[in-house]
Amino acid sequence: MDVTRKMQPDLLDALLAHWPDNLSGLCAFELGLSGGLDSMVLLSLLARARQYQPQLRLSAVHVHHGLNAAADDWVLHCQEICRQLDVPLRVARVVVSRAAGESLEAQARQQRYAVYAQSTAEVLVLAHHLDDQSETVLLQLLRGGGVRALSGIPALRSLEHLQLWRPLLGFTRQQLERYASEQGLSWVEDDSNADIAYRRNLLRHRIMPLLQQHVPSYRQQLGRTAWHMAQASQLVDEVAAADLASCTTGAALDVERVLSFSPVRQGFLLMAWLRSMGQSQVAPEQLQEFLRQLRVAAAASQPCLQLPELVVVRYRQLLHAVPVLPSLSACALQFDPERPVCRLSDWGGSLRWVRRGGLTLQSLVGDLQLRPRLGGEVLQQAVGRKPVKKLLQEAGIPPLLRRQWPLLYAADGRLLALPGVAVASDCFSPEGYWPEWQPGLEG
Ligand SMILES: Nc1ncnc2c1ncn2[C@@H]1O[C@H](COP(=O)(O)OP(=O)(O)OP(=O)(O)O)[C@@H](O)[C@H]1O
Repeated sequence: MDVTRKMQPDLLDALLAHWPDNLSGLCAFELGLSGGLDSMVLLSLLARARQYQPQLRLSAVHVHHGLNAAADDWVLHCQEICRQLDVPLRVARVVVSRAAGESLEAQARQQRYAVYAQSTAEVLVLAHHLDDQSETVLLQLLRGGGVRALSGIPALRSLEHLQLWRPLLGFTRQQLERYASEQGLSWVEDDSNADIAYRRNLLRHRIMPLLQQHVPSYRQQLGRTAWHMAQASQLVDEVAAADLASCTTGAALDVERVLSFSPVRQGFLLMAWLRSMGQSQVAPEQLQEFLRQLRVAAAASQPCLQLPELVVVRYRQLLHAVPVLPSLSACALQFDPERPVCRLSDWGGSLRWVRRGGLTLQSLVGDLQLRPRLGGEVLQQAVGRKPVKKLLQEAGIPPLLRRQWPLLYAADGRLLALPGVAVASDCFSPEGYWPEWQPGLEG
């Protein structure tokens, strides 16, 4: 008698029993269907789950990458099975081209997630399982990953407007195979999964079988490690977010406050700040060296952390993130009190209108312009006309940022304001609108 077969938990029962509370009330589910074993099993399970969850509206999406000679057959297979199960299927064709420094696999993955993000469903479901999880943890270990990377694949996370759910993470590939054979499912095989030039395939075909022989429960153990790391990672994130909030002044960080924390917390809070601006690829050594310089350098010196998209500099008692901008050109804008925030990516920042004393409505009529500094500009102040350069200096704007600070011009060409710093005194009203300039990249 095959005992293991008897011990196999019913996958459908388990799926229904572990339906996340966070998804209650959500009805529209779209499954990422590759046509392979894993997602075919999940398609079958979710299609059957409709019987017990009548509110469930299930659809599927197949991304045709055009990379495999059999890709058209995979589409046909997905279409046929979805037709049989009465599951609407959308097929999205993408063009994967090798971008500099990126593998075809990474490109395909990026394109796939872009297609997922266009889903009109509420929940996007993917069929990663415990073998994927244990491979991911091992791969990250071999890359020297930190707690976040070693957390592996999350069962639930958000992706734009969607919830991304992976309900099979607790099941091994073998369990899925057994279910597929019990249910008489058919699926396609991707022959690129056999290519051991990819490190994941090398682990899967050469290393994992050895582990299986000597530590048969390695999947569960690595899955536990992922869980422990996810806990630690969440704790780190919570502490870093609180530390960061206590150091933030406007768009900058108070250096003294940052340095009041232990070096470990300094590193995590700085990473949290950079991540909030979309900069997650920072070498730990580079970050540590920057922090060391901050700690030892005299207050007047200006240590800086140079990243591809931004530079972090200390100026006086603040840390500023200065976006690296190729070149600046004038940009037209309209004042609209209904849309008080205007994101200007070319300028590396956002313009925000705050009604707290500022420019009169008359001065804001018509096409306004943001222009880069050319040098020699002056702005009317109560004490007379003041050089823009001096106003920026007095406001404590670091030299690097001064060069790319926007100037706001009226429709008639008059200089109206240095957003966030000063407005023309002859256009000022206590009921007027203050233009706030928030430099920095968006996360
Ligand atoms: N071509 C595809 N179209 C739609 N969904 C897909 C496609 N390929 C993979 N998926 C979905 O993603 C899951 C994981 O697939 P796979 O393991 O090949 O991706 P991965 O690249 O390793 O994972 P990740 O998406 O996390 O990078 C599949 O089980 C399936 O749900």
